[in-house]
Amino acid sequence: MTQIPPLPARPEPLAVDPATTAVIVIDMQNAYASLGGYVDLAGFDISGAAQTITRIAKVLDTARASGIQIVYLQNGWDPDYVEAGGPGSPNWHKSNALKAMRQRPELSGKLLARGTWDYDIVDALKPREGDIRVAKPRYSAFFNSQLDSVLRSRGIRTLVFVGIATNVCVESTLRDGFHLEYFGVMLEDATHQLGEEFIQRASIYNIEKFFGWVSTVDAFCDWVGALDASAEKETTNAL
Ligand SMILES: C/C(=C/NC(N)=O)C(=O)O
Repeated sequence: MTQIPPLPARPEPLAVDPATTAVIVIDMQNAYASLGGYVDLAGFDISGAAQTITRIAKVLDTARASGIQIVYLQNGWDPDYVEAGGPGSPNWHKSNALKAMRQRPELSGKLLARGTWDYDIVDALKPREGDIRVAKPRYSAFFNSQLDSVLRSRGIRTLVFVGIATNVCVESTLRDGFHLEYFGVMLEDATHQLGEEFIQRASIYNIEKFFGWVSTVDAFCDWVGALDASAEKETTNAL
């Protein structure tokens, strides 16, 4: 029987079974990762997004090749923004997308609405057959979404996080996952923050210290590669 080596991570290596693991891709939509998308229009620096996309592509290629489930989250609302909530919702007050549309009426209907370019996943990371897509209407992917049921029904216990933004939807979802008894691992170089660089370090500190584990793209891909190699060796020996 193949012994599964632990995934290299901080603060310590983590026992992970690839059969009960999913890669969780948070909001890799034009809104968050493309020039002309919502966060760019709202004045955030998204120059780091291109590198994040490349690294996520490597993680997804590796995961798909070895049969690890991929779950894409997509943030946004219906075209009439009913799901975004009205003035009675903190989301109406805090969402920079909703604020930008109120301040600049020419953007109205264009940001984070299903069916728009802004809502779409970036071209370089389009979901493939076998990947699962889940819509989310708030920062945490566990709120008012199908995520928990999609994961539980497949026996998923470990969530490997990539995506944007580290300090908003990635961290919110990893924290809620912790409270729902999921083991959360964030690949630090396949995520990107909204705000200054110290924000990324703050999230990494929080996750490493309190809510989960932190690893890297290379460590994850090498770990998957080693698993595949040892499974292959075992099959050859059994012949
Ligand atoms: C600020 C923001 C972050 N979203 C995310 N995907 O982290 C938003 O959706 O407004």
